[in-house]
Amino acid sequence: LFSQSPVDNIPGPDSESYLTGNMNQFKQDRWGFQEQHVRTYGRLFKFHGLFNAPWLYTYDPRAMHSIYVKDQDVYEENDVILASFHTALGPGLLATVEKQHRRQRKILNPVFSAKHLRDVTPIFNDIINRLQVAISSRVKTGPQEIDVLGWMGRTALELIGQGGLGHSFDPLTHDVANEFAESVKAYFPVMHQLEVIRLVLPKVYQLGPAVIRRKLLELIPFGPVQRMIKISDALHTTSLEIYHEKKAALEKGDEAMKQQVGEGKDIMSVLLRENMVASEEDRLTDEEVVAQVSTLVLAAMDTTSNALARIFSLLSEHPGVQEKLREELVQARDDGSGKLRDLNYDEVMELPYLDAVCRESLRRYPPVTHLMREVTKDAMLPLSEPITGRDGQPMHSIPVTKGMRIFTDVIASNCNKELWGEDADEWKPERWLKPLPRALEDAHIPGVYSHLMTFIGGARACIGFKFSQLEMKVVLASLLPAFKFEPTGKPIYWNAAGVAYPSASKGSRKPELPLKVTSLL
Ligand code: HEM
Repeated sequence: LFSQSPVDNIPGPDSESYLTGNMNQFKQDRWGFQEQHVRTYGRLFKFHGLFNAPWLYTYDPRAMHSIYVKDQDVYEENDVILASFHTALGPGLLATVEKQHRRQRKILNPVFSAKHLRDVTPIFNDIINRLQVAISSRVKTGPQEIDVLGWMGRTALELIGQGGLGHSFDPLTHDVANEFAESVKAYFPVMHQLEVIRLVLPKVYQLGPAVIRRKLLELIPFGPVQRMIKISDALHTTSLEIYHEKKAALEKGDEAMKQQVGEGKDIMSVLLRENMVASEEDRLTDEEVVAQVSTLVLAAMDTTSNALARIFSLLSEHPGVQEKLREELVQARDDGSGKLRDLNYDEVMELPYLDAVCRESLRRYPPVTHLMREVTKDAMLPLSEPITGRDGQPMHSIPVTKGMRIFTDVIASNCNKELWGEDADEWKPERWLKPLPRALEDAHIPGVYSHLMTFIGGARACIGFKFSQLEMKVVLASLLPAFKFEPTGKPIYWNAAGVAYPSASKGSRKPELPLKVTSLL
């Protein structure tokens, strides 16, 4: 086969349409797309986007290292996504790039360290103990079907609320209407409905000050745009309230801080304190701090709640693993008199089987299954090993051109049989209790966590990856000794979306995970 350009020489499926390339399958059948093409083409291939634009798909370790770590300035977050986050949330971590983003990470990274997570652990224990009481009251008269995802959503909001922001959104013990929580939940689905209209956002940004941009958006007679304005207003109002509340307490001193939810140990209070003593050039503006409030909640909620739902679903399908984990937890929490006590940060983080179950679930079923970056300037993308071009010759590196999109497949990397072994597709917590394969160690996967791409790596890696593990472990440590989780017999379907979520059937868009829950206490 004769190729006209080096980009044409990259192997991959033929286009299915002049207008939409291979987009239809990519959007409507993400799992099928992945299986079919990864199996056929392997570590890197090209497919066709809108108007047949060449897009790349990869899980090659060296290519990923170049994209996320070494040449991060060449592979940036797409400007439509950045502009969407900026419009709705303000200039927080999800909306900024380059110098501004680096400055924000410099002050925020230490705030998420183990030192602060130690302080947050008792807050987490209190919340989950309330959750346990709430579930207990529903199953005390016998086993019940419970929507575990619904509870994990409420819990994740409260954990990031109290642990992240020093603010309680949901007592968990009874139902309360909460506009902020509703807005957070609606954010991604409504953003999805704005898919086409969003394309003009980066242009809207060039149209002058925020007031004018806002007026322009208000004039658009399209339901989802108006809903997004409402959502964004609700997020902003609460973020501002939380910010002022924390700042006022901080200015009044230690006693006032102690009266706050979380006693000033939450991430936001620590950030405000650090920001006050930071040098002028490092300091975040008020607008930047306020933007982090909604940014953190949005980034923390769906990811953690769906990750937890997946773990409960897996434990219900593997009763042996559930029992073994329960034994480890009951033993660790035994206070000597047969009662269960809370574990501190180091105790809960060091339990080997709990750690293995969490790692294995995040490996095999990463909540964020794909990531996308856009090429900012023409470059060569290096590979771990050459692939064969359409002309039959080896390609040692891949030419990328400005504007090209590159998708990273997190599952294909986390389940790469060449690195993890033939059983890579199986969910086996035990694999973490013995040394990992040599090939994996040698591959240098650029992930911040355990050779996994689940939280990616580099300057835009998930800032909350330790926070989220603590959340998961505390939830499991509290709930498993108290309840048994079993399948209901009804099917559960996991939908591919920004964050994969369970529903009762393939067609249903309603996120839910019904499980049969039995009290053990
Ligand atoms: C299992 C749970 C989680 C998963 C799988 C996850 C995954 C990710 C991934 C893949 C990214 C990169 C997105 C991109 O660049 O396109 C990311 C970014 C981010 N995550 Fe997480 N996350 C989780 C929990 C959390 C939690 C609990 C928090 C906050 C406490 C958090 C805060 C953030 C923030 C702020 C970013 C943006 C970082 C930046 O651009 O500098 N995440 N997360």
